[in-house]
Amino acid sequence: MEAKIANGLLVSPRIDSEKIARRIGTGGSVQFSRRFREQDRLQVLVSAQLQPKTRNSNRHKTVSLEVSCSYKNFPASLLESGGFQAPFDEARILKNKSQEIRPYLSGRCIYLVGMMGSGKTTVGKVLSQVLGYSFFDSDTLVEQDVEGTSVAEIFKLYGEGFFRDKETEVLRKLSLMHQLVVSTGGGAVVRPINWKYMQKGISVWLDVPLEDLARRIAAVGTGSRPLLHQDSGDAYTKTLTRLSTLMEERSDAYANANARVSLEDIAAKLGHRDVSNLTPTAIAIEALEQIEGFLKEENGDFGL
Ligand SMILES: Nc1ncnc2c1ncn2[C@@H]1O[C@H](COP(=O)(O)OP(=O)(O)O)[C@@H](O)[C@H]1O
Ligand SMILES: O=C(O)C1=C[C@@H](OP(=O)(O)O)[C@@H](O)[C@H](O)C1
Repeated sequence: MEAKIANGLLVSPRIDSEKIARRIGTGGSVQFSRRFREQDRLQVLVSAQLQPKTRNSNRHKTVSLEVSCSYKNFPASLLESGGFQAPFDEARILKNKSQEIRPYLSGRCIYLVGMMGSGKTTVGKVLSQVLGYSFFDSDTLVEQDVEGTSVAEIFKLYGEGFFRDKETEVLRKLSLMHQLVVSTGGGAVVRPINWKYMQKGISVWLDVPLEDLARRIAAVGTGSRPLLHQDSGDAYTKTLTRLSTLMEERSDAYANANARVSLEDIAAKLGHRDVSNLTPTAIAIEALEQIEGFLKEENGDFGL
């Protein structure tokens, strides 16, 4: 049996129906709880209803089970997040963490770098909101600078070099400002001049497994991402192949960032089987923690 609870976390309680039967006979119900890794946080209650034996069921008893889950006393029904809403506790942790480190940022901008689809825009908006910073997407600024022409059209009409020049110019202008969270284009890291501008702030690499990137991008289509676009074939496989090549070319450049947020590490910390159910809020919390680590290294432990 598999129960889906709070934000996609999966648990698989194994239930010994014989033991249940011995305790409650042929009818009635029993409740028991299993506590998982985070003992005081996650509780799964399983109620079993035994159906009376019928002539055809002399070898197997039918047990109907109801599973209810709670997380820190919040029932799963409240926690089911739907979309990207953060569970209550995540939102609180994010707020506390942002208040803790905000004074030490001294208004420096945060630059999110990472492959296409790594969540720079999604997580960037969460970070900007909680820090009270303004959010900018460098692709959008380039588009505005070319009279609202989309990135895909800019590549088609003027070529990648033209786009990269515009991207550098946008990053130069942003580097003169403060209190911004900037979602950079996935390829911004390849030009050393762009690092000169980003080094005015703090850079954070969102490191997402390529399979997950390919899944996300294939789900929304490659139309807006000219370096991945293909007219035919299996979108997931083609995207994954292309992303793998780009990652080989860029991984050293991403590693220049001041902080790295690994979705695999977050999933391991939270006890998730994979990264696909991590909320942007959970990722934003990890980003702030990694930024905190960077600030501590930079300035010596500042007493947090
Ligand atoms: N944590 C996440 N889990 C699942 N999907 C996500 C997550 N973060 C972003 N996405 C989805 O992935 C796609 C790319 O996200 P986006 O923030 O635009 O990435 P980027 O700005 O790095 O290209 C979007 O469809 C977005 O909804
Ligand atoms: O990786 C890249 O070279 C690119 C990433 C895109 O931005 P996102 O990372 O926001 O998709 C956009 O700048 C352009 O399509 C090129």
